[in-house]
Amino acid sequence: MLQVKNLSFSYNKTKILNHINFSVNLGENISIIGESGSGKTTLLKLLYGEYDLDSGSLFWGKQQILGPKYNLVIGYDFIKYVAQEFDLMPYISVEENIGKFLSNFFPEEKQKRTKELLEVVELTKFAHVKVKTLSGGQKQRVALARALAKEPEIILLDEPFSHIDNFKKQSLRRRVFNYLKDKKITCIVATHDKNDVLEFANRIILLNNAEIEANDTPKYLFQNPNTPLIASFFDEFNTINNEIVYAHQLGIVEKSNIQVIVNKNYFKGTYYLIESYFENETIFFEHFEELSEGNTVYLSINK
Ligand SMILES: Nc1ncnc2c1ncn2[C@@H]1O[C@H](COP(=O)(O)OP(=O)(O)OP(=O)(O)O)[C@@H](O)[C@H]1O
Repeated sequence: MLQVKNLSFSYNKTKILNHINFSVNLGENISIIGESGSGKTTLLKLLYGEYDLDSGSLFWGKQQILGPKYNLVIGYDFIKYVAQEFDLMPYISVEENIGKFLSNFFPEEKQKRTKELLEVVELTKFAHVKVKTLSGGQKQRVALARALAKEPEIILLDEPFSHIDNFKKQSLRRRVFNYLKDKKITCIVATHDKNDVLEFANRIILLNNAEIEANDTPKYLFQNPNTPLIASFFDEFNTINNEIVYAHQLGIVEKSNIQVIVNKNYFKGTYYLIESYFENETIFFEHFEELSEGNTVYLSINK
């Protein structure tokens, strides 16, 4: 189990994380979310042992995770960190980058493992290509495979699919997260993308103002968005009479006390997102077809 106890950290004098407490069970997938600058990357780096804490402690089981003040070499064998900058070796091939930290004493084992990882990140075709010629998304996949090569106990992923195109993202995400789950590798993911979270995370930790604003399952937080920040992570939402209402929770009815004027239609594939005016506010709702601008319609809340 990973235990984060009363962790506080500042860069210079600016407090980034203040009295953070949470724990992660073996094999769990945890999403760290929060606005840009809320401290997600900093938290991952602290978990990796890259910086010294101002106060508090970090434990993986009985092993304390300590920063550079206590360790000559940063990091531990059981934990891998895939940063937003990938830090690969550009002049050797994809296969060589992945196999770099695998023992040459067992060449067959090494070859098998490299092949398996190339499949996980869908890069088999690129095995012999030099990394410097790869695109950003391909490099990101090499970095992922390399971090998994020696099968860590915990993997820390910073925006792991941010450079991957939409054509590949879904299948790659499924492959990687299912692989981690099968191998019972504990996984902590800093992300802005709800698709990394909804289907895969056991829990979400939301950082705001240096503290944890929420720590619960994706399903619970999606269904009970107590703050605008939580709601905005999942979907388009409105605040109606101090209540958070997702756009998909509003439907057109014959008559109600929510009378709106249609302003704009946004095509979303399976539905239209309609922007409308309600008194002095903007209200978004979903509808199966386009509505004429300037029309008056009535909405009801279906929760
Ligand atoms: N090395 C550093 N020295 C000083 N301040 C830093 C350093 N790294 C980050 N910060 C600051 O700490 C805060 C948190 O940064 P961090 O990168 O952890 O946020 P984040 O939530 O990961 O953001 P993003 O979603 O944009 O990646 C930011 O205000 C940032 O400017």
